[in-house]
Amino acid sequence: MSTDSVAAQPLVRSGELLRLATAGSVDDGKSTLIGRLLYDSKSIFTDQLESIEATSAARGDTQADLALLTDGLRAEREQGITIDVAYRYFATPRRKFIIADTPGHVQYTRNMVTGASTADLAIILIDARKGVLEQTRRHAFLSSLLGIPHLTICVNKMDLVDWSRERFDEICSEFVDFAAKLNVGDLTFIPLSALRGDNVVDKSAAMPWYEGRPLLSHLENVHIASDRNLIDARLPVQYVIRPQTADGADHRAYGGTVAGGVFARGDEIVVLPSGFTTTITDIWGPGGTRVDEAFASMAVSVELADEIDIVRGDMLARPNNRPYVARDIDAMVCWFADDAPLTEHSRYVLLTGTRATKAEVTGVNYRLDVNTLHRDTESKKLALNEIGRLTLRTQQPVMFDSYRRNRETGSFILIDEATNATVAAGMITAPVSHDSHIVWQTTKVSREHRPHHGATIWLTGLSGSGKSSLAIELERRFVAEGRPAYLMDGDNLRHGLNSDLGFGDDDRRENIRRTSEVAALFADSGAVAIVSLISPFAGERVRAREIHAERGLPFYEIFIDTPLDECERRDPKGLYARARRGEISQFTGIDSPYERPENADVVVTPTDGTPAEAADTVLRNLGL
Ligand SMILES: Nc1ncnc2c1ncn2[C@@H]1O[C@H](COP(=O)(O)OS(=O)(=O)O)[C@@H](OP(=O)(O)O)[C@H]1O
Ligand SMILES: Nc1ncnc2c1ncn2[C@@H]1O[C@H](COP(=O)(O)OP(=O)(O)O)[C@@H](O)[C@H]1O
Repeated sequence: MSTDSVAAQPLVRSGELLRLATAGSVDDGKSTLIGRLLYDSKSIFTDQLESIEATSAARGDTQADLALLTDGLRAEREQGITIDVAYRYFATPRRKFIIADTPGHVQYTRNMVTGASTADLAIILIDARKGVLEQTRRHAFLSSLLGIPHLTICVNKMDLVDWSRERFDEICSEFVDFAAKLNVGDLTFIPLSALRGDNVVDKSAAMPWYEGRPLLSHLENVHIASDRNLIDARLPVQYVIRPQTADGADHRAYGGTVAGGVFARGDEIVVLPSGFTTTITDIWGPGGTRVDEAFASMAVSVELADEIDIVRGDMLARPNNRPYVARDIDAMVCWFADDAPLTEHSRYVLLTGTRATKAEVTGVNYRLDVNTLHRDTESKKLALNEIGRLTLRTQQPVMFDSYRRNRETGSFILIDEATNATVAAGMITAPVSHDSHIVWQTTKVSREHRPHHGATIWLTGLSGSGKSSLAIELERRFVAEGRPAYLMDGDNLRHGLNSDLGFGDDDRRENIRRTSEVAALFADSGAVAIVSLISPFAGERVRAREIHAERGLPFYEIFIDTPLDECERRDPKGLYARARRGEISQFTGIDSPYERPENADVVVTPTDGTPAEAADTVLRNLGL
C-alpha cells in the first residue's frame, strides 16, 4: 500500500531546504539508507568514497558499504563520546537537505527531541522482517509530539522478504492502526532496500506493484511551504537598534526573526506584554534592504510610529490576533539532565523565543511511557530522557502559542541557573486556568507621580522570635513620620487572605507567594509593607525578593535570629509546649524545618535589645 500517489507536481521552490530527522537503529539499515542517499546524490567527497571502498574491500565485501559513511554516531558512541545529534548535508538540483541523525535507542530520546525539534519530515525505518516494534512506536510518538508535519515510513530490507507486497501492506496496516492514536499529519509508506538501492533513488524493478515515488523523489517533492504558520504574526524582539543619525532623530528599530505570520509596512501592531499599540513605519530585511513585508523565518528590523519602551524578550503581534500572555503554562517536557531528576517545585530559567524568566515547576501531572503511551500519575519526577506533562509558573508573563499552532512560539527550554546547562525542552499545550489574554493594564499614574516611594521590609524568624513586636514598632515609626506603612502579620493574614492555608510545605509556599505579591502591590502604591512571617523556606524568600526586583521595588530581608531555646522559653502562645506534647504537628523548629537566611540585609539578635532598639538598628542599617 502506498499513500504517496504521484499527484500534480506540488510547488517546490528550487533549492528550498528540507530538514529531515531519521529515527531507527543501525540494525534497521538506517546508516546504509543515509549512506545511499549521500552516495546516489553525489554528496560525498572522493576521498570519503575511496576510504569506504578500501575498508569494504579489506573486509572482503564486493561493494562499498555505504553505512560506513554515517557510522560516526556508532563509533563515537562506542568511544563513550556524548553525542547530541549528527548532522549530514546533501543536495540535489531541486532541493537542499539537512539530516539530523540520532540513535534510535530510548536512552537517546533527548537526542531525538533535540535533533528532530525543527524537522519538516521524519524518516522512520522499519525492518520488513521484524515489522512494527516498540521502538517504531516510540519514534512515531516522538515525531508526533514534536509536531513534525510529515512522516515517511521506510519499510526496509524488502529483498529479505522476497519483495512481498502482502508483507508491506501488513506492516503499513499495523502502523496506521497505531498512528491513529497520534496527531499525525501527512503519512507516506515506501518499500525499499537501502542495501541494493531499490526505491531509494530509482524505482525498484523488483516491486512493480509499488506506485509511489522512490524516497529521494518523495523528499524532493514533499510540499512544506504550507507547513509554515502564515496566519499568526509573531516577532519576538531580539535586540533594539538605536542608530546615531546625523539629524539626531531617534530612529529606533527592533530586530528579530519573524516566528510566524506576515508583517507589512502600515500594519497596526501590539507590543506584548505591555499592551501598547502602534504602527509599523518601515521594515528592513537582510542586508539592510527595505522590504514591504516580512515572513516567517526572515531576520528583519522594524521601525514603529510611536516611542514605546520595548526591550529584548517583548513580542510584536497583531492586536486582533495575539498569542497567549500568561504566567501559568501547561506543557509536555522532555528531561535532559543526567545528574538529577526534575521534581515539583524545582526552579529554572525558562527561555522561550527571546524571553527569559525564572520559572517553577508547579506540578508534574503525569510521566508518559514513550513506548506504551501509558500515563503514570503517581510519579512526580522525570528522570533522564523521560517525558511528562507539567505545569509551570513563570515569574514574568510569557507570550506563547500552543506548540501545535506554532512550533517556534510554542516551545521553550529550561536552563539550570547554577550550571547554565539546558536541562529540558518543552512543548506548550496551553495556558493554565487564566484567560490567557490577560494583558498587564498600564496606568496613567507612574511611581514618579506618587507622594511616597514604597518598599517591603520582610521579617523572617521562628515563632516567638520577636517578628511581630519589631514589625509593630517599625509600622508605628513610619506612620509617625507621615509615611504610609502597613503591617502584614502571618497570623492576621491567616484570618483572611490566607485563611485557606495550613502549615504543610506547599501551603507555606503559597502563603509566602501570595503575601509577596500583595506586599509588592503595597510597595508599588508608595506604602512600606512590613511583613512578619516565619517564612521558613529560603527559596520562597528569594522569590519574594525577585518578585519585587522584577518590578523595581526595594525589598529588605530582616532575619530575627532568636535561638530556638529562647523562643521556647518565651512561648507566648504556648504553642511550643503543645507541639512538644504532640498536640500540634508541623510546627516550625520542632517537626517542620526553618532554613536560616544566608544573606539577610539585617540580622537582629536578642542582644539588640528591645523592639524599639532593634527598630533603630534596622532603620539605621537600611538607611530608611
Ligand atoms: N504548625 C505551625 N507552625 C508554625 N506556626 C504555627 C503553626 N501553627 C500555628 N502557628 C502560628 O502561625 C504563625 C505562623 O504563620 P506564618 O504565616 O508566619 O508561617 S509561614 O510563614 O507560613 O511558615 C505563628 O505565629 P508567630 O508565632 O507570630 O510566628 C504561630 O503562632
Ligand atoms: N526584643 C525582644 N526581647 C525580649 N523579648 C521579646 C523581644 N521581642 C519580642 N519579645 C517577646 O517574645 C515573645 C514573642 O514575640 P512576637 O513578637 O510575638 O514574636 P513572633 O511574632 O516572632 O512570634 C513575646 O512575648 C514578646 O514580648
